[in-house]
Amino acid sequence: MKIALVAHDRKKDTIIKLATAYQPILEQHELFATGTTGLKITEATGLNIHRFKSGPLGGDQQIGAMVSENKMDMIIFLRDPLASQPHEPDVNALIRLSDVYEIPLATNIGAAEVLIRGLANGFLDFRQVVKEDPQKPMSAY
Ligand SMILES: O=C(CO)COP(=O)(O)O
Repeated sequence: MKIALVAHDRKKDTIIKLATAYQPILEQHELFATGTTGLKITEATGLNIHRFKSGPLGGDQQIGAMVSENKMDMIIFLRDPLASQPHEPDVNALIRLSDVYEIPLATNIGAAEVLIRGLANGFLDFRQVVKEDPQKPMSAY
Protein backbone atom coordinates (compact mmCIF):
# COMPACT_ATOMS: atom_id res chain seq x y z
CA MET A 1 0.00 0.00 0.00
CA LYS A 2 1.02 3.60 -0.58
CA ILE A 3 0.90 5.61 2.63
CA ALA A 4 1.41 9.35 3.12
CA LEU A 5 2.74 10.75 6.38
CA VAL A 6 2.33 14.46 7.06
CA ALA A 7 2.53 16.51 10.24
CA HIS A 8 2.44 20.18 11.03
CA ASP A 9 5.36 21.47 13.05
CA ARG A 10 3.92 21.04 16.55
CA LYS A 11 2.87 17.49 15.61
CA LYS A 12 6.26 16.40 14.27
CA ASP A 13 7.31 14.76 17.54
CA THR A 14 4.04 12.87 17.61
CA ILE A 15 4.40 11.51 14.09
CA ILE A 16 7.99 10.46 14.84
CA LYS A 17 6.79 8.53 17.88
CA LEU A 18 4.04 6.97 15.79
CA ALA A 19 6.41 5.96 13.00
CA THR A 20 8.87 4.54 15.52
CA ALA A 21 6.21 2.52 17.34
CA TYR A 22 4.74 1.14 14.12
CA GLN A 23 7.92 0.85 12.10
CA PRO A 24 7.57 -2.94 11.65
CA ILE A 25 4.21 -2.36 9.94
CA LEU A 26 5.10 0.80 8.04
CA GLU A 27 8.31 -0.61 6.56
CA GLN A 28 6.27 -3.20 4.67
CA HIS A 29 4.64 -0.42 2.64
CA GLU A 30 5.57 2.34 0.23
CA LEU A 31 5.90 5.53 2.23
CA PHE A 32 5.50 9.13 1.10
CA ALA A 33 5.71 12.36 3.07
CA THR A 34 5.90 16.10 2.81
CA GLY A 35 9.48 17.36 2.92
CA THR A 36 10.27 18.13 6.53
CA THR A 37 8.04 15.42 7.98
CA GLY A 38 9.72 12.81 5.79
CA LEU A 39 13.21 14.03 6.65
CA LYS A 40 12.57 13.93 10.38
CA ILE A 41 10.97 10.48 10.29
CA THR A 42 13.82 9.09 8.21
CA GLU A 43 16.41 10.60 10.54
CA ALA A 44 14.69 9.07 13.56
CA THR A 45 13.82 5.65 12.15
CA GLY A 46 15.79 5.02 8.97
CA LEU A 47 12.52 4.34 7.15
CA ASN A 48 12.72 4.71 3.38
CA ILE A 49 10.35 7.54 2.45
CA HIS A 50 9.70 9.29 -0.85
CA ARG A 51 9.76 12.96 0.07
CA PHE A 52 7.67 15.55 -1.70
CA LYS A 53 8.11 19.31 -1.27
CA SER A 54 7.47 20.86 2.09
CA GLY A 55 3.77 21.41 2.78
CA PRO A 56 3.76 25.21 2.38
CA LEU A 57 5.70 24.83 -0.89
CA GLY A 58 3.25 22.43 -2.50
CA GLY A 59 3.83 19.08 -0.80
CA ASP A 60 0.20 18.67 0.22
CA GLN A 61 -0.84 19.28 -3.36
CA GLN A 62 1.64 16.71 -4.64
CA ILE A 63 0.06 14.13 -2.35
CA GLY A 64 -3.35 15.37 -3.53
CA ALA A 65 -2.30 14.72 -7.12
CA MET A 66 -1.63 11.08 -6.23
CA VAL A 67 -5.02 10.88 -4.51
CA SER A 68 -6.70 12.26 -7.63
CA GLU A 69 -5.18 9.40 -9.60
CA ASN A 70 -6.28 6.94 -6.93
CA LYS A 71 -2.63 6.10 -6.25
CA MET A 72 -2.60 6.82 -2.52
CA ASP A 73 -4.13 4.25 -0.17
CA MET A 74 -3.97 5.86 3.24
CA ILE A 75 -3.01 9.23 4.69
CA ILE A 76 -1.89 10.15 8.16
CA PHE A 77 -2.03 13.91 8.41
CA LEU A 78 -1.44 15.15 11.93
CA ARG A 79 -2.80 18.65 11.66
CA ASP A 80 -2.23 21.35 14.22
CA PRO A 81 -5.75 22.44 15.16
CA LEU A 82 -4.45 25.37 17.21
CA ALA A 83 -2.33 27.17 14.61
CA SER A 84 -3.32 28.72 11.30
CA GLN A 85 -1.24 27.68 8.31
CA PRO A 86 -0.29 29.91 5.39
CA HIS A 87 -1.23 27.05 3.08
CA GLU A 88 -4.58 26.25 4.71
CA PRO A 89 -6.29 25.99 1.29
CA ASP A 90 -3.85 23.22 0.33
CA VAL A 91 -4.52 21.37 3.57
CA ASN A 92 -8.27 21.58 3.03
CA ALA A 93 -7.90 20.55 -0.61
CA LEU A 94 -6.03 17.39 0.34
CA ILE A 95 -8.64 16.43 2.91
CA ARG A 96 -11.46 17.17 0.48
CA LEU A 97 -9.87 15.08 -2.28
CA SER A 98 -9.38 12.22 0.17
CA ASP A 99 -13.13 12.32 0.79
CA VAL A 100 -13.83 12.42 -2.95
CA TYR A 101 -11.76 9.28 -3.48
CA GLU A 102 -12.66 7.76 -0.09
CA ILE A 103 -9.07 7.37 1.01
CA PRO A 104 -8.74 6.54 4.72
CA LEU A 105 -7.26 9.63 6.37
CA ALA A 106 -6.41 10.22 10.02
CA THR A 107 -5.89 13.73 11.36
CA ASN A 108 -4.92 12.78 14.91
CA ILE A 109 -2.83 10.13 16.64
CA GLY A 110 -5.82 8.18 17.96
CA ALA A 111 -7.29 7.67 14.51
CA ALA A 112 -3.83 7.09 13.06
CA GLU A 113 -3.22 4.15 15.39
CA VAL A 114 -6.54 2.59 14.42
CA LEU A 115 -5.71 2.98 10.72
CA ILE A 116 -2.24 1.48 11.04
CA ARG A 117 -3.55 -1.46 13.04
CA GLY A 118 -6.31 -1.88 10.47
CA LEU A 119 -3.71 -1.82 7.73
CA ALA A 120 -1.81 -4.62 9.45
CA ASN A 121 -5.01 -6.64 9.71
CA GLY A 122 -6.05 -6.34 6.08
CA PHE A 123 -8.79 -3.74 6.51
CA LEU A 124 -7.41 -1.71 3.63
CA ASP A 125 -7.42 -4.56 1.17
CA PHE A 126 -10.48 -3.00 -0.51
CA ARG A 127 -8.05 -0.51 -2.00
CA GLN A 128 -6.70 -3.14 -4.38
CA VAL A 129 -10.17 -3.50 -5.88
CA VAL A 130 -10.61 0.26 -6.23
CA LYS A 131 -7.24 0.67 -7.91
CA GLU A 132 -8.22 -1.67 -10.74
CA ASP A 133 -10.07 1.34 -12.14
CA PRO A 134 -8.04 4.39 -11.07
CA GLN A 135 -10.59 6.87 -12.44
CA LYS A 136 -13.45 5.60 -10.33
CA PRO A 137 -14.05 6.73 -6.74
CA MET A 138 -15.00 3.95 -4.33
CA SER A 139 -18.64 5.17 -4.15
CA ALA A 140 -19.06 4.47 -7.85
CA TYR A 141 -18.92 0.73 -7.19
O1 LIG B 1 2.85 21.77 6.19
C1 LIG B 1 2.73 20.57 6.13
C2 LIG B 1 1.44 19.97 5.79
O2 LIG B 1 0.44 20.90 5.49
C3 LIG B 1 3.87 19.68 6.40
O3 LIG B 1 4.98 20.07 5.65
P1 LIG B 1 6.43 19.65 6.14
O4 LIG B 1 6.43 18.16 6.34
O5 LIG B 1 7.36 20.03 5.05
O6 LIG B 1 6.69 20.38 7.42
